[in-house]
Amino acid sequence: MDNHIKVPQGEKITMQGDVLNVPNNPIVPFVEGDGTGPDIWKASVRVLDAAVEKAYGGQRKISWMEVYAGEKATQVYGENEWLPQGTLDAFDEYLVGIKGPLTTPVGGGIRSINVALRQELDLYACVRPVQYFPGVPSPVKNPEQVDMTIFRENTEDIYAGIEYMAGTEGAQKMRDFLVNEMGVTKIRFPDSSSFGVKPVSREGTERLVRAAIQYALDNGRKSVTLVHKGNIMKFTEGGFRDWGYDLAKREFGGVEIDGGPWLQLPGGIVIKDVIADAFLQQIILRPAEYDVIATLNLNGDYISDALAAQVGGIGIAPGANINYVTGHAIFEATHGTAPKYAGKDVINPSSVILSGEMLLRHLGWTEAADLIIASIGKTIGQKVVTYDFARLMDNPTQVGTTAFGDALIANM
Ligand SMILES: NC(=O)C1=CN([C@@H]2O[C@H](COP(=O)(O)OP(=O)(O)OC[C@H]3O[C@@H](n4cnc5c(N)ncnc54)[C@H](OP(=O)(O)O)[C@@H]3O)[C@@H](O)[C@H]2O)C=CC1
Ligand SMILES: O=C(O)CCC(=O)C(=O)O
Ligand SMILES: [Mg+2]
Repeated sequence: MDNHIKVPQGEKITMQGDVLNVPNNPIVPFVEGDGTGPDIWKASVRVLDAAVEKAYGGQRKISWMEVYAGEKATQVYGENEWLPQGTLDAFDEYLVGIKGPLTTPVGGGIRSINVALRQELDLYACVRPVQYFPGVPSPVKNPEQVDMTIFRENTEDIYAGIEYMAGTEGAQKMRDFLVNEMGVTKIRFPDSSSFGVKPVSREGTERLVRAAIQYALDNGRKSVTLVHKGNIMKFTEGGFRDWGYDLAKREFGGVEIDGGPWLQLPGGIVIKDVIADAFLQQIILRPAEYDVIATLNLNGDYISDALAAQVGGIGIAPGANINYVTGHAIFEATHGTAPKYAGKDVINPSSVILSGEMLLRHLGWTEAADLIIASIGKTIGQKVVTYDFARLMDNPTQVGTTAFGDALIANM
């Protein structure tokens, strides 16, 4: 940590064995985020604090500690300081944190700070529950049938960032290695190709699939579906499928149904798999058949936004990045910075509020978390919504970010 970070009164959350030890006034680091991040955080923190106050009457309170990443870090720490070591140290030391979205340029420029945080802290499971709140406008006929939790592998795949731009020395070396040493003949335009590497490991797959199955067991879910493109990428995405099934047999007692490959665990949970493109049409046509989803990093990114759209969009799509072994967790919305709405106090804060709800539940503060869920349901039921829902509803009361937060607090 460093002297840019002001540590508030409070205590650290710690991990004892595999159990989180949560004091009544835990210090929780937060990153406000770029673009609409500050608008959203301002509303969200009030809602989270109000829920805790209402649930525990002052016995419990989060001590929020601001840490910096993205554009604000460059203002506080200086040019090119996008992800200061002090921020990484704070998330490491205080275990559980929350962040707003951070900008990543397309093409050149810095690599994703969001991805870097996940990799640096080894937050291997990106957990994104997708649930429907009655009254939310949806493009599908039966959005209430969508009730899935995505477990997206968060540290491997093409997100490792190993890629070489066409024409550079790196790309030429890759080309020469592949053509001359590996005997590859199928690169269509070798001299003008960029190259990327997609590492997918058995260990990385196993810890992600283990977390997904454990979640299914702990939450009384019906199935875990491994989503992959293993027909084409046989050893990476196909490996993910095979290693996932192996783990389900070895560690969870899965037995083959009708000769496999689908498995049934003692207690009834079904482990199945589906190829990613087919999955993307089936979640629209037959969403009720899918429950917990375990998938690779890039598939999980696409699936997160696609599934969010079915229940109202990424304005209401929370998430968490978790390492279940060390206890480290950073909660964050599925959406990005939505920069065109920055500073306008119009954006929907629900994704970050529901990410905070997940954080509270993770701490074991279920009463406060339940208040938030009930209040979002009630407020949407009253048709008090931000622009993203209002434009698809009949006779809504459209409110801004701050006023939506006020309505949530009033409805607790
Ligand atoms: N984890 C992270 O921090 C992430 C960061 N990013 C980064 O964010 C930046 C912008 O990315 P972009 O592709 O535009 O994606 P965004 O998710 O930022 O926004 C795309 C569109 O989604 C809708 N949307 C997003 N957030 C909300 C919200 N809270 N309430 C209502 N609607 C919302 C808006 O739709 P409409 O225009 O219809 O109103 C918006 O224009 C990029 O730099 C990207 O790298 C992206 C994803 C995740
Ligand atoms: O880091 C980014 O800019 C994008 C991340 C993203 O899309 C996601 O986490 O879903
Ligand atoms: Mg994404």
